[in-house]
Amino acid sequence: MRPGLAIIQVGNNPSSLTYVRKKIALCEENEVHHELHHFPESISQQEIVHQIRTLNQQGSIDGILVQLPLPPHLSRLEISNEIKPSKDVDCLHMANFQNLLQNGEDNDIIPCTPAAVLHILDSQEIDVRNQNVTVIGRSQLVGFPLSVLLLRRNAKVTICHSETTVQEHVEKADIVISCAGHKELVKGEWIKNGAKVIDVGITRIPGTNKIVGDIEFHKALTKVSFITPVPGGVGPLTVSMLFKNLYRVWCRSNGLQLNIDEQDEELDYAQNYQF
Ligand SMILES: Nc1nc(=O)c2c([nH]1)NC[C@@H]1CN(c3ccc(C(=O)N[C@@H](CCC(=O)O)C(=O)O)cc3)C=[N+]21
Repeated sequence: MRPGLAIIQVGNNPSSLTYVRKKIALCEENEVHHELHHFPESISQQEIVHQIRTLNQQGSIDGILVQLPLPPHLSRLEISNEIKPSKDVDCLHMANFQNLLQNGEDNDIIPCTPAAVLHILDSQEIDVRNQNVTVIGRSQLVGFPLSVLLLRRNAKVTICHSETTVQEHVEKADIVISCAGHKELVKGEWIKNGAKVIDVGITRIPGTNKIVGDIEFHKALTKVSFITPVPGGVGPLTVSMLFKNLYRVWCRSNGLQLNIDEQDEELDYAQNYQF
């Protein structure tokens, strides 16, 4: 039995179209069974819930992903909590999220973007212990869970958001992780010499195919000892992590022992990333 992924997409948000296309391309490359349920913006809450309940019951589907953001008339919270927790590859269901807070990295599922950031820290052998780590953004999918996971690694975490100043917290940071999605929010000159920077933000330049990060990349380059670019940094790795999560839930639902080596292999062939 192949792993199966269902993607639910609502409306035609241009970024979502790109990301969903990438996920489907990877499913095809890796012979993962996939279904895209693409609904018009006007779909009702009830219809989405009905679709999720059908997928919850479907044996060929191991993972269910609701592409965010959803249009404002839909309740993300209610929709997330309809996903059967064992099929929730994004860790959106409240029960999974609670477990994540309790279990940290030992949890069954770590949301894809925080997992991508931790993977970068590990692969670069960046130890966050007792380091000043400034996280910009507190979203449920990225900034908030990431901050908790870093705290559990004994970092000194500062979380910035729309109501805080950013500059002073960047200036004192040994590690900056920006997940705001605001073009060049972080000025290169704010960054401490030798700091390490992970840029999670993605902003599309209107009328072009270009995307940029939260960090003033070229100015930051003169200061940092490590930085991830946009494009070609955290983004592609996020998609790899989705496949890692899918592999985990598939193993679990088939009663297979999770083999970490195999899992890493899975990750490598899912996506090769380079900085
Ligand atoms: N339920 C849910 N789960 C998600 O994991 C999720 C989501 N909703 N909503 C949106 C964010 C964003 N996200 C990205 C996926 C791929 C790239 C990616 O491949 N980026 C490429 C280029 C993309 C491009 O060219 O536009 C890069 O940065 O090099 C980026 C970002 C997943 N997200």
